[in-house]
Amino acid sequence: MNQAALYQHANQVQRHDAKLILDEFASTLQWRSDGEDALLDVGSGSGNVLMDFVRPLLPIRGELVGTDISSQMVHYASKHYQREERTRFQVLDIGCERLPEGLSGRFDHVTSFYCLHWVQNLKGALENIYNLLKPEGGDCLLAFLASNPVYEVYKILKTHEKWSPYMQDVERFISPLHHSLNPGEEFSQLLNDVGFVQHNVEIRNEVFVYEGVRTLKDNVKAICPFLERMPSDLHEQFLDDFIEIVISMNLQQGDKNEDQKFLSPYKLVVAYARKTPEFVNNVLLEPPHQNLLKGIN
Ligand SMILES: C[S@@+](CC[C@H](N)C(=O)[O-])C[C@H]1O[C@@H](n2cnc3c(N)ncnc32)[C@H](O)[C@@H]1O
Ligand SMILES: CC(C)=CCC/C(C)=C/CC/C(C)=C/C(=O)O
Repeated sequence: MNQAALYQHANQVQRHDAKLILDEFASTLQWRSDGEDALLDVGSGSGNVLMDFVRPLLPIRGELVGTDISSQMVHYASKHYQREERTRFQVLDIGCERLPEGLSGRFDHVTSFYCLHWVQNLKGALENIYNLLKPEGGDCLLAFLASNPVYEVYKILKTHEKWSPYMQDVERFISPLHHSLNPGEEFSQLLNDVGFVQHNVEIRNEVFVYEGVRTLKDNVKAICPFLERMPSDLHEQFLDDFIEIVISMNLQQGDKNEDQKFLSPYKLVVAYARKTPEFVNNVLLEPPHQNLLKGIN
């Protein structure tokens, strides 16, 4: 995803969900008593979710690091928010083999909104999130797509002779939980596997209504990884075919020339987890105490 300017202005559903979740979890996050919290956000994109909804929660002396795999997104956010104190943006692939030295074990909180469904190696990403948190403990708030109709549209478009050459690797861009029969259980297990003993995972069934075909097309343009692979004079035809498939899936309401709406029913993973301080792990996770640390009270 590299269309930073387009994404900054076409991310309604992402902003809606992030604001709701942060309002809900603001008091659950374990803020430090000295107000010197360090927070890293994974997959910050163009930055307006981080700056509009996460930043206001951080204490005045807190430090904020926005990260993204896309250098275009990082460049855009760094420029756009260059005047913000104690805030910086840097490139980070959360699925990387080894965290950059300067980030490992540095953060009290890790957040991530609408990013992890782009990461096939979810376990590796969660291991990195665990290791970004300080040894003395911290917490993470993660929200991403388990499933979304956009993935079914992609799979149909890939069968079209015209689009197939640009979409051979379509599975790479489908949420790793899209086909899961129990995404909540699957993700909970991954959190356990990487060391988060205390965690809460919800799968929320949501529906977002796109008002008008242009709104939907702009949202697709902002996130679709295949458009940048094809000549720009094919983009509108791709989007028209996208819309035709959406209509064939009965996800359209209203007439073509009037108040046309498009419904997007999706499953959102909302997960909160706490990293137990290493000294506690060393003591309490050894026999006979190992069952003491289960779940969040
Ligand atoms: C839909 S945007 C979400 C941006 C922002 N968090 C928001 O809620 O608006 C997803 C972002 O995740 C980034 N991303 C995708 N894969 C990533 C990875 N492996 N590591 C870090 N960022 C990644 C993309 O470049 C993109 O900027
Ligand atoms: C009706 C329909 C198919 C709507 C899907 C529209 C859309 C652009 C979904 C985006 C899903 C996604 C991958 C979001 C993101 O990563 O921010």
